[in-house]
Amino acid sequence: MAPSTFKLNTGQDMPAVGLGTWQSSPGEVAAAVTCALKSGYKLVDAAYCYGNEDEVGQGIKAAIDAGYVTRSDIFVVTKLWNTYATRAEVCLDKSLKALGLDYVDQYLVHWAVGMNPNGNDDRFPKLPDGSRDITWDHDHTATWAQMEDLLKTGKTKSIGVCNYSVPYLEQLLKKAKVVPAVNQIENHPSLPQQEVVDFCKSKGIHIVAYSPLGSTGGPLMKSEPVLKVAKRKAASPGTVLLSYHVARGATVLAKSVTESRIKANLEIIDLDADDMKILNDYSDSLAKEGKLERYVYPPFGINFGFPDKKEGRSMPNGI
Ligand SMILES: NC(=O)C1=CN([C@@H]2O[C@H](COP(=O)(O)OP(=O)(O)OC[C@H]3O[C@@H](n4cnc5c(N)ncnc54)[C@H](OP(=O)(O)O)[C@@H]3O)[C@@H](O)[C@H]2O)C=CC1
Ligand SMILES: O=C[C@H](O)[C@@H](O)[C@@H](O)[C@H](O)C(=O)O
Repeated sequence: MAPSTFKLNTGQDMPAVGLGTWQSSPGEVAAAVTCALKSGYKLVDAAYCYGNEDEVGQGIKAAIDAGYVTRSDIFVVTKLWNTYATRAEVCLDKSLKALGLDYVDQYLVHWAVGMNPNGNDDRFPKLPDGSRDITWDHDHTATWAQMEDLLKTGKTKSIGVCNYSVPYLEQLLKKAKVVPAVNQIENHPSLPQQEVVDFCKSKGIHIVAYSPLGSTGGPLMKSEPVLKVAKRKAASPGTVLLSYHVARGATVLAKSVTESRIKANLEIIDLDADDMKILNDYSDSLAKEGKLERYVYPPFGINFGFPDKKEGRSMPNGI
């Protein structure tokens, strides 16, 4: 049977499935979070940059007040945003205040980039030409040292990263005192990122897969091989796409603000070797044809070291 949790290098049990909250609108997200926790979700993924942590917190509070869950039952994740890359505790404090919590279960570096802390916007400062106001001499390993210090405050139970490629992870691990608990990355059959997945496994870093349905509108639910596996299993394409990660030993985050979908996304089935072969063959053919699909790649203009995205400016780290 598919596992419902995975053990992290911190000893924590991280749920196999979580609710995403990116692009979940104010007015919808609190109800979505409460519905998820009522339905059996134990993991909620938030971020400072999503601008909706206050409503996420209201949704959590409503679920606790209603007796659906207790605080210690659930695993709350949020993320350090780039404009706070040199002020990690300031950002965490803001998130905790918005969420109405005194600790999170996991705090992640959202992207390995710094953005101008004194620019023209708190989250997305821009230059006059419209490009992002990046701190080009930022050292992402210095941010990690700040993350390590946060563990001593008790405000987060574990720390990790998002969107880290193998070369970035290698740099971080050279200096790290604490190995990240997770690397949260875009992951699905159209972007298996096997090199990062394998590297993380070898270092004891758990993979958390985001945009499993292909992000906005869930385009991967129409993909031919996914439909084929869905038919074999008499399951929905969404269930196949989410179960793929659990079969790979990863946690998966799916976003929805629709009650029926929130509930449906909790269903994880066992995919067998033949099912996985159909999906893996598909990934291999996309890789061969240069047709891998990365749905989330914000316009930072930076080369983050992913083999499918070599364009962009190098940071001082030389990648
Ligand atoms: N660390 C990072 O940089 C990133 C982290 N993430 C995290 O991962 C989460 C998930 O990724 P995300 O990019 O949001 O995309 P998903 O792949 O989860 O897709 C979300 C989309 O699919 C729709 N949907 C969800 N479930 C179903 C279903 N069962 N049937 C049909 N449609 C469905 C949603 O619609 P609707 O809501 O209208 O129901 C929404 O349009 C994010 O919300 C965020 O928490 C995501 C991207 C980057
Ligand atoms: O977590 C989700 C994504 O990473 C999201 O935070 C970014 O894409 C952000 O909107 C941006 O434009 O940089």
